[in-house]
This record gives sequence, C-alpha cells and structure tokens, in this order.
Amino acid sequence: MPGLPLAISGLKLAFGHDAVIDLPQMRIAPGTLTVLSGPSGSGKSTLLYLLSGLLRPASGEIDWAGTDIAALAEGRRDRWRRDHAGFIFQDFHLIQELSPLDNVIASAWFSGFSAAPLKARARLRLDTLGVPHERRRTNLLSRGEQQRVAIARALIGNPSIIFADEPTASLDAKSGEGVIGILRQLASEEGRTVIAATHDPALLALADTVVRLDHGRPMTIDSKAPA
Ligand SMILES: Nc1ncnc2c1ncn2[C@@H]1O[C@H](COP(=O)(O)OP(=O)(O)OP(=O)(O)O)[C@@H](O)[C@H]1O
Repeated sequence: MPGLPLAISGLKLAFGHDAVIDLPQMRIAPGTLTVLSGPSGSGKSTLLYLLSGLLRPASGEIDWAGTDIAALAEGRRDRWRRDHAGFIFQDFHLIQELSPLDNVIASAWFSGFSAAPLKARARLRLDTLGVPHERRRTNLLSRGEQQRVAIARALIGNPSIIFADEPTASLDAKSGEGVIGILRQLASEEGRTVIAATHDPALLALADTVVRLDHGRPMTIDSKAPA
C-alpha cells in the first residue's frame, strides 16, 4: 500500500479566542517519516487530529492526494479515515482482557471485514513484529510488546497513512527503539506516510522531516525528504 502525499495550506484552528494551529503551508511526501515536535501545549496532538480528520479546521485545506478532508462532512471524513489511516497512541488503547490477536482484529471485524482472512493477516503481522500472540490476555505482555500489538492493529486495514501520538513516551529506551525502528520501516520499506508527535530525541533523530511547533506555528521545518 503506497503512502499518500499531503499538501496543507492556510490551516487555522482556534479554541475560543486562542489560536491553536496556524500553519500557512506544508507538504509531506509519501514514504517519509515526519515528526511534529515542540513544547507541551504547542499543538502537536491537535495538528495530528486535524491531519487525520478527527478535528475540522476553522479554515484551510488538508489535501491528501487530491482529497481535501477539511471540506468533507463528518461521515465522509470518518469513511476516509477508516480507508486510509491507522493510529498509534502513547498508552496503546488496547483491551487488556482480550488476547493480542483479538485486539488486532476487533475494530476491523466490527467494520465488516470477514474474520478468517483478518485473523491470518493479524497473525502474520504479529509474527513479523515479534509479538508472542498465543498469550490469552494482552496484560501478560510487556509494554513494548503491547505497543507492537497496537501497531499491528493500526496496520490491519493496510492504511496508507500512520498517525502516532507520543508512541514511545510510556516505553523504556530499548522498547522505544524497537517501536522507532518499526515506524522507520513502515515509511522507508513499506512506502507509507508516517506522521508522529513526539518529544523523543531518538525518534527526532530518525525523521525525514521535523516540524518544530510553537503555539501552533511551525518555527522551523527541517527536511531531508524530497518536497
Ligand atoms: N478541546 C480543546 N479545547 C480547548 N483547548 C484545547 C483543546 N484541545 C487542546 N487545547 C489546547 O490547545 C493547545 C495545544 O494542545 P495540544 O494537546 O495539541 O498540545 P501538545 O503539543 O500535543 O501538548 P503535549 O506535548 O502536552 O501533549 C493547548 O493550549 C491545549 O490546552
């Protein structure tokens, strides 16, 4: 599944009177890893939510390969997200009582995918990510393994875009390195568009593009990636 290119223009969002995002222009190429960094409250998570269509901007365009998701009504944005995006969160958002395999397939199964091919794909992905998925309960896994279950879940619908919100913040350095390596591979080897919000210097170091935000404005955009 190739990644999708992103072109942002004139993106603005305010909560009350406070401007939270003010981003005049930005482009992200497919197959790259982009990191949003900046101090707490600078708007990293809010920008991720805008780019994934979870939030709608006050104005501006969020053009993913010709589809301006800012112009879509909520239902169409939800469908676009289901078809194109996978999410990884700091605290995994897994159901601890379920097995790793069931965590990976549950939401896709509820979305109407048929169970047998879904299970086969989930097992393969968990194997590739090195998760011991025969365990009956997810809470028997280490935190690093749990984050890899969450990555497998994010990938089950084969999304072009992966959004990660502080994906290493609750992991030790070694597990964090494993997760960073996976994100890097998802971009470089699988060609997906990967966008992560983080404070983690190890993740910043491996990014193609680093967007440093301050009060929702990009102070610098450092890019090793083609525009
Ligand atoms: N739903 C909301 N209503 C009002 N203000 C909000 C809302 N969501 C975020 N904010 C405010 O918007 C600003 C940016 O928040 P955001 O969570 O995007 O920052 P962040 O850079 O991700 O911070 P952190 O690193 O602490 O997670 C903050 O001032 C926050 O208080």
